[in-house]
This record gives sequence, structure tokens and C-alpha cells, in this order.
Amino acid sequence: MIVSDNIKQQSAEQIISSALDYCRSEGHSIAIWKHPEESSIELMVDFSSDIQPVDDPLEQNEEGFLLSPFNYKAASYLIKANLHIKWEDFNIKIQPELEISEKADELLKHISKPQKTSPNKSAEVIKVIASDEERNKFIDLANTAIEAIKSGQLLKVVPSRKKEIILPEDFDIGLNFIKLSQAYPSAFASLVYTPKTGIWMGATPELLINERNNTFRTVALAGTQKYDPELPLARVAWRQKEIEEQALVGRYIINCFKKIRLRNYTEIGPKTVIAGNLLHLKTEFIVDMEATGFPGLGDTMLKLLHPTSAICGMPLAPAQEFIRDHEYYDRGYYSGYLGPVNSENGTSLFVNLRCMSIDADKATLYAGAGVTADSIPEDEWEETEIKMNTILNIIG
Ligand SMILES: C=C(O[C@@H]1C=C(C(=O)O)C=C[C@H]1O)C(=O)O
Repeated sequence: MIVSDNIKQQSAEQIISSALDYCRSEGHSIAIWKHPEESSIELMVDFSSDIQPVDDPLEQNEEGFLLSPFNYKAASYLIKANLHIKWEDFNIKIQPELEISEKADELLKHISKPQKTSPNKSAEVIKVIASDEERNKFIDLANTAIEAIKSGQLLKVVPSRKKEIILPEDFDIGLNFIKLSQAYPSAFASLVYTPKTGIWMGATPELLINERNNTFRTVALAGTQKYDPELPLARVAWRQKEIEEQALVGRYIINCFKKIRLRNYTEIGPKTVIAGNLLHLKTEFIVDMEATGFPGLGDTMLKLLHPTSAICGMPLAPAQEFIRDHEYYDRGYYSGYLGPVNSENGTSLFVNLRCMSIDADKATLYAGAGVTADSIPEDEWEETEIKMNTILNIIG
């Protein structure tokens, strides 16, 4: 297929915004993403008019982009690769069925039209709807969590909250996706829309599973402090609380390996890593799937790992119960997972953190913080604020 030169003349942000608008008006689903440390952006469109939830998307071996919620009982969606555009070289792949190629032509025609630009961006700014009540509610939740931990019900739990903001009328989603992906080159940046889930955009530092060239990877990422660019990473110190909190996540992963009797894995870390305005502790786990005789490890581990102790708690069952009974809202796709699956580059799923959902001029930001017996509720509130600032500091 010859790509119209008009498309190449459009900027990435214009193409993203116009493809998203088109999919929303036609009821199609779309995913746009950028991998950590790569410059290439990818875009995938599923032209089905009524996207349906999927079970076991990795087992089906179909290429697409997966969006799964925190609550494993709620609906996961696979945006199928009917149309797949890779930026830089404008490599466009379209599934050969006639109906799909006609729909793809229509979309390509639409996005190749020069878009209206509004040179005078209004002076309107993002409005944050903040209230003391929100703060008090979260602090109460953290206190309840500490009491539950001290009474021996669990070791760690990750309560979370949301915050609503009002976007300016001329908020440009494409431009803001590009801003986020450029501000956080080591994050997995994504912008996803399905008619069933609405729009989700974010830049997450946390890999859930990666399966490529017979190698499986996952990470234990936890412990948070503000990043001070003046202080070299080698001089960053961690308190016992954060070291233990992150070690619990590593232990959770090793327990998952034990459940399937996988003994040979490489463990690297913990190391201090930068995630935007924050620092975390990260341990990497790598498995040679061929040498260990675990060909379908990604699928098995996905079922065992989610939700990890980085976003839920330890032990898993009481932590899930605590969140279900005490958190006062539905997380939706926040702290679920998302990413491309079954592609020529394998499968890469990330935990959906540092993200927002967008509904017309309203957006909702989400963040949580790991609570242990040594937590101070006011500090955990602060931690959720700075996590939300990862996005708030960039968009506009
Ligand atoms: C829960 C979030 O982040 C997770 C929790 C962390 C922590 O408790 O220190 C750190 C990184 C993430 O694994 C979030 O960003 O909302």
C-alpha cells in the first residue's frame, strides 16, 4: 500500500489526535504506544463495531494491544491489529480482508487531511478539584490499613485514590501524549481508547511481563522517594521501610516461580531507578525459557503475577479483600496492565500506573502507595500527590 505523502507531512500529534477522533466517532478501538528507551511510536486500530471482552488473550496467540483492569473479574479487551502503523519509517500493515482494508483506507484518508491548527492556544489551564475531604478519606484509609497490618491480617497493602481535574476546552490529546512520552523516555507511554473503556493515557515505569526471543522478564518495582537531580544515584539512601516493601514484591515473584517449580532465573538488583520526578527500587528477574523448558511462561506468569504486591499487597488474598472492602472507588484500568501482545517483538505488558482516564473535559488521575506497619499516613498521601504530579507536571 502506498502511503499518501500527506500523512507523512502531518506531525505525529496531529495524526494521533485525528485517528483518535475518527475511532471515537466510528466506534472503533485504538492504541498508541511507545516502548521505554525507543523512539518509535506505534498505532493499532481495531475496526470492530462492538469490541467484546476476552479471556486468556495470550493463549489465543492473536496480535493486538491488551487492556486489562485491576479487578481480574472485570472485562479485558484486546484491540486487534487490523491496522498497525509504526512511525519513523511509516511501516503500515493492514489485515488483508476486504472489509478491513476498506475501513483502513477510510481512516488513512481521514488522517492524511491537513488538520485545523489553532495557533492561539487559549490561556485556559487545567483546574484541579482538590478537597480536604479527599485527603482525610485517604489518611483514614491508610490508618485502617496500618491497623489491619498491626493486627496480623497482612504484611503490606497498597491503598489508592483518584483525583479529578478539568481540562481546558482546547486540550490536545495527541500533543499531550507526545509531551508525556518525551518527558519520560524510560517509561512505557500509552494512549488507548475503546468504546467500552473510554480513553486512558499514561507513562508507566513498571514492566509486568516481557516475553521475547525465548527470554522472559519481570521486575519488582517499589519504594518511592522524590528524585533530586543534584544527588548522584549511587549516593541515594533508602530507609528500612522502603527496602522491606520492595523486598516483599521480589519475594512475591519468587513465590510465583516456586508455584510452577521454576528454579533457574537470574535476579539483578535491587537498583535505584529514575521514574520521572521519582526514584524507585527495582529488581529484574530474567528466565531463559528454552533452557528451563518453559515455552509458554508469559501466559502462566501473567495469571500468577497479577495483581502483584507492588499494587495490591501481601499476602495476596487479604490484600485484595482489604482493597475491595475499604477503598472507596473502582480502580477501573488503573493498576491493571496493558501493552502489545503476540507481535513479532513478542509480548510486553506493563502495569498501568501514572495514568489518567479522560471523559470529555474531565480527567481522573490515579495513584497508590505501599503501606506497611511503619507507614506514616500523611507521607503516603504526599506520595500519591507526587505520583499524580508525574502526569500533572507535563500535560496542559
Ligand atoms: C501504586 C503505584 O506505584 C507502585 C507503588 C510503589 C510504592 O509503593 O512505592 C512504587 C512503584 C509502583 O510499584 C502508583 O504509581 O500508583
